[in-house]
Formats: sequence, structure tokens, C-alpha cells
Amino acid sequence: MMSSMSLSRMLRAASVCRTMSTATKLTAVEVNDKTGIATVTLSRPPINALNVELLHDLYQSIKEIENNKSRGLILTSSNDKVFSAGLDINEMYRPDKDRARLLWTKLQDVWLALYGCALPTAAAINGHAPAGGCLLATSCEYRVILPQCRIGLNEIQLGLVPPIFCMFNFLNVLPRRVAERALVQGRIFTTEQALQIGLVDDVASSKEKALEKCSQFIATFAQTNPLARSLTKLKFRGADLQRFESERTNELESFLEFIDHPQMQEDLGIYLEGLKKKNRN
Ligand SMILES: CCCCC/C=C\C/C=C\CCC/C=C/C(=O)SCCNC(=O)CCNC(=O)[C@H](O)C(C)(C)COP(=O)(O)OP(=O)(O)OC[C@H]1O[C@@H](n2cnc3c(N)ncnc32)[C@H](O)[C@@H]1OP(=O)(O)O
Repeated sequence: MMSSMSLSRMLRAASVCRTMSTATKLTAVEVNDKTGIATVTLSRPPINALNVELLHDLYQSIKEIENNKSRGLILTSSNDKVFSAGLDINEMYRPDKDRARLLWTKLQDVWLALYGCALPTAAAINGHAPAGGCLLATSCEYRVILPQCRIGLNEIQLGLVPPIFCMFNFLNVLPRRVAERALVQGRIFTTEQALQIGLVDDVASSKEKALEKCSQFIATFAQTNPLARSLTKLKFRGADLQRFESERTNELESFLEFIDHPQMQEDLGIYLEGLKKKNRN
């Protein structure tokens, strides 16, 4: 039975949080009325694999929060073991070509929206964040991870040249030499390693504490003029955003070519089967 203590805590929390009216199905958006901070929770069980619909909802949520002039945006996951498993490999294996095009276009849209977001952004990484999961986290300005997680961009291990936004994200977060080595080696880092190299800013013992640290980060801008802040952020990120725009069509075509290759289809099939077998054994 629920104790009266936890019930009153829940009621208190409910009184300061509201769910956005247009909250979508695969992302839940909650705005804290006291702090003005919006939390976007990725909610596509079991592992928040990024399919067309989740990417669509995430994009909508980011834009909605930005337009509603929230004080900041925190990205987290409803799963307590996985932040996001990255792109849904089922969308790339024996794909419907139009859908595969849409998938990559939506991933690009999400990157643009999150990396270029006018608001302060933070990721409470409450589980593993490989590949596209790492991409989302490193698009934010601040990251807190939980113990015993894994995070990194490992695409080169599968013969894929990292898309340009991977490079921008890593260069924005890590020293150039460390970023280059991490990408060319396709490294996946443990929590301790990620903290040590600066891929994450902090470690928290629970999701609640990670969210608290993210809120504290966003609160550091309380006295800062929001427009001056966002324009300054844009000065740092603007060149990346522009270069991305000039290469986005090429990158889309490269991705489609990449997944269309028979050898890549065979590799993806084996990779997917390997992930599934793990659960059968
Ligand atoms: C694969 C080729 C491309 C690789 C590209 C790599 C990097 C890309 C870099 C930059 C971003 C730009 C482009 C982005 C591309 C991508 O994101 S590709 C996706 C790469 N992701 C992965 O390789 C992650 C693979 N998954 C895992 O490592 C683990 O599942 C886990 C996320 C650590 C979670 O582990 P666990 O909690 O133990 O859960 P299970 O492994 O049991 O998984 C549950 C079920 O989910 C299925 N599944 C896992 N990941 C994916 C996925 N990405 N897509 C589709 N399905 C996935 C898994 O098979 C289980 O299914 P069943 O329940 O057994 O049916």
C-alpha cells in the first residue's frame, strides 16, 4: 500500500507539473510550473529505438517547447536501463525506401532542432546511449549519466562513415584529438570513461538526481537575458548548422546508398539476429 508520505509527495509534484496539451504519443512532455523547465521523456518501449514516429514526435516536442518559451529542456527516457538504443535497425533492414528516406530526414530534423535549440538543453542519460542515443545526448549542452551505462558513437565498427553531425557533436564536447580518436575507433565508453574524457559532465546515482542536476544547470541561466544567451549559443553552433545544411542532401543520399548495399543488408540482418539471439540464449 502507498504510504501517506509518498502520496503527499506525489500530490505536491502534480501541483507544479503539467503535461503539455499537445503531448504526443511517443514522447511525454511535462512542464514544471515553478521552474518553467520542460522535460521530454522518450517513451517507445522497450528501448526507445528511433523510428520514424518517435523522431517525428521528438521533433514536434522540441519545437513546441521552444515556441512556448520554456526556461529550458531536459531530455530523458521512460526506460530505466536504456536512454535510447539509437536508430531502429528494423527501419534499415530490408527497408521500405520512402520510409528509410523519411527516417534519415527526420533524424536530421531532430538534430537541427536540438543542436540549434534556443533554450538551454540538458540530457539526463538514465540508461545506455549507443549510436543515435549518444547523438541525442551530445546535441544537448549538458549531460548527466547514471552508473553502469554505455555511451558512444560506434558506427565505424560497422563500416559506416560517421555522419557530419556526429563530428560536430563530438567536437563541441570533447577536445579535438579525443573526439577524432573516439570516432575513428568507434568507441563505446563506460560511465567512468565518459566522465573522465568529458563526454558527460556529471554522474548521478538515480534518474531523479540526474534530472535535479540538469535543472540546476538550466537554473544557472536564470539571470541571463534569454535572447543574448541563445544568440551567443548560435554564434558557437551557427557554422556547424550552416555546413550541415549545405551537406544534408549528400548525407541523406549516402545513407540511402549505404543501406541499399547488399553486403550492408546482410550485415544488418546478422547484427539484428545477434541482438535477438542474446535474449533467446
Ligand atoms: C547497425 C548499423 C548502423 C550502426 C551505426 C552506429 C552508430 C551511429 C552513429 C551515429 C548516429 C547517426 C546514425 C545512427 C545510427 C544508429 O543509431 S544505428 C543503431 C545502433 N544501435 C545499436 O547498435 C544498439 C544495439 N542495441 C544494444 O546495444 C542493446 O539492445 C541496448 C540498447 C544496450 C539495450 O540492451 P538490453 O536492455 O539488454 O536490451 P536488449 O538488447 O535485450 O534489446 C531489447 C530488444 O530490442 C532489440 N533492439 C535493440 N537495439 C535495437 C535497435 N537499435 N533497433 C531495433 N531493435 C533493437 C533487441 O533485438 C531486443 O529485441 P527482442 O526483444 O529480442 O526481439
